Amino acid sequence: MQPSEVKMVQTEQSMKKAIEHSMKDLSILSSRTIDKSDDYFQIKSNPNKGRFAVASKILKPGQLILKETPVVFVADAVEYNKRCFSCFRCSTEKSEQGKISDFGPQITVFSECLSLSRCSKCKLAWYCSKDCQLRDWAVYHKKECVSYAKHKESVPTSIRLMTKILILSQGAYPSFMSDMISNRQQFSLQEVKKFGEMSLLLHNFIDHSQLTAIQLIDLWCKLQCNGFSICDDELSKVGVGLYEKAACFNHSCRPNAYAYFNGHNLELRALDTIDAEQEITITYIETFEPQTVRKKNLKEQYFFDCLCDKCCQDESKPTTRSDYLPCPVCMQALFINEFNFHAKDNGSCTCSLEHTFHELKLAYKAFKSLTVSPVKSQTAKPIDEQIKSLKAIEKTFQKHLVPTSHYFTLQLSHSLIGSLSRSIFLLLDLSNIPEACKTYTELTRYVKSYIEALICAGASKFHPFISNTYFTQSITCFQIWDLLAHNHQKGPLCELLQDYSEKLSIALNTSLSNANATHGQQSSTYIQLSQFKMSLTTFLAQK
Ligand SMILES: C[S@@+](CC[C@H](N)C(=O)[O-])C[C@H]1O[C@@H](n2cnc3c(N)ncnc32)[C@H](O)[C@@H]1O
Repeated sequence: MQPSEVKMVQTEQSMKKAIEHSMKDLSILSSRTIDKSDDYFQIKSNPNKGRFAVASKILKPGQLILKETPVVFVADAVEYNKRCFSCFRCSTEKSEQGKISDFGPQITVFSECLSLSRCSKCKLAWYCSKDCQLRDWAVYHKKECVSYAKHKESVPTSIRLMTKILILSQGAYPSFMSDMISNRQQFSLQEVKKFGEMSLLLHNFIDHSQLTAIQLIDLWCKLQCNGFSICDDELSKVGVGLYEKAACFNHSCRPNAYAYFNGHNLELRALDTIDAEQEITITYIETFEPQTVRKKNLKEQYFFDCLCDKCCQDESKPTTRSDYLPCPVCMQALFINEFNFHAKDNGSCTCSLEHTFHELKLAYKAFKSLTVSPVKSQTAKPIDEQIKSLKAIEKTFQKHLVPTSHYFTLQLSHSLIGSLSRSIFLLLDLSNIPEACKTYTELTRYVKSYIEALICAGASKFHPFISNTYFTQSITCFQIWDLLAHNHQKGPLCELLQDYSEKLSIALNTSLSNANATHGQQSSTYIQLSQFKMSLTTFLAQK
């Protein structure tokens, strides 16, 4: 359904309400939703690592330590028309209708998806309700709408975030950022220059004449070191936010707490038993990466050398083979993954594979640009053209896929399975049964190796403590299984799924108990896993 546009014309009464909201927002800033925090941790500081959080008492795994609403947040540009600018709810989110509790964990039943309406003036801000729109207008949007209308999607996320910060602080230095670490001296001259340019650009959005150039640079530095990427349930980045309390938690590559997002709210839970006075740590980066990569990432963005247990241990250990993608020709380890895929240095092996990697990159890009929906085609292209391009991409992938548990390869396999399934549906639409059967055989082959690789990669023991990557892999694995189980009730693929469902059942039980600790039973992640479990139980019972 095409969302309708909403005019900014308001009645006197609604305007009054909005202004009341606005005043309330500004005055209660220091008492936003920061639940329970002081009960569970205290902020201390030392010269080596600045402020840090320590447990006020013994914390058990799964304990909710902090629940915080961001002081400011913005959605990423690709999310503009998917999320409410005011409350951050997503258009695919469904409203809760009721709960069935006869199957172990509670299952939530949802009704219709949220429909968003956009600001008729800038056509960039979207809202889930009139209330949200009025509220946002009163606090922020009336001060940014004109510049949004002028610059459209080209406004960088950081400029939009800084605009909101300065709107909130009424142009003065924001008090909620005064205690945040800036690491100003560590930024290179080039980066400082870039911040200067951003300040110039910012001027098109908000008057920052009350601040000196140095104060502005200090704020940009603070944003880089303290801002959080807001992620959705599948850990894809959907926005950025600034959280006053969460910004006090330091990093460890073996953290004892886990931060995740419920909409734009940050929630932090204990992963382990944390003793009173022990530091509470979270991870800033992907812990699945080898130590060299972790070290580099932490130094470049956060300017410190990590001295956590894992880093001290890793230093003396060779990096495990699963961190590497073997070269498809000489089978030598080659470091390549999605995170440094665009970097020039993709590792090295004895045979020169530049050409292969070039092809692989192209194929990967092509896959990314396709909305791989195995059930229905969403593109307007004629079916046979879609099949042709899918086949071309599949061919490139099949040539290069090596069975390994590496994240990157798993991603490719995942895409390949999506693409093969989609081809099957398209071929069936064309009544090309022989070709559909051939593709089906291919699909079976890849599903087998994919599920095996996933199980070996850690689907059975996923835990954000180990890695966010394993976490997403596991969810993806269950999603694929679920999708295939629904669409292949008979035939060889069904038998294959049956073979694996027992292994998956073990993996799911582990995942559920882990998600119980990391996210809690009310989280959508836990609910999604419970739904998979129900699906798997039903599937096994029917066979
Ligand atoms: C989000 S802030 C965390 C709180 C910060 N310590 C403070 O004083 O406000 C991130 C910054 O804290 C410091 N930091 C975080 N983890 C650290 C660690 N394990 N060792 C040393 N410094 C750390 C780095 O300067 C990093 O850029």
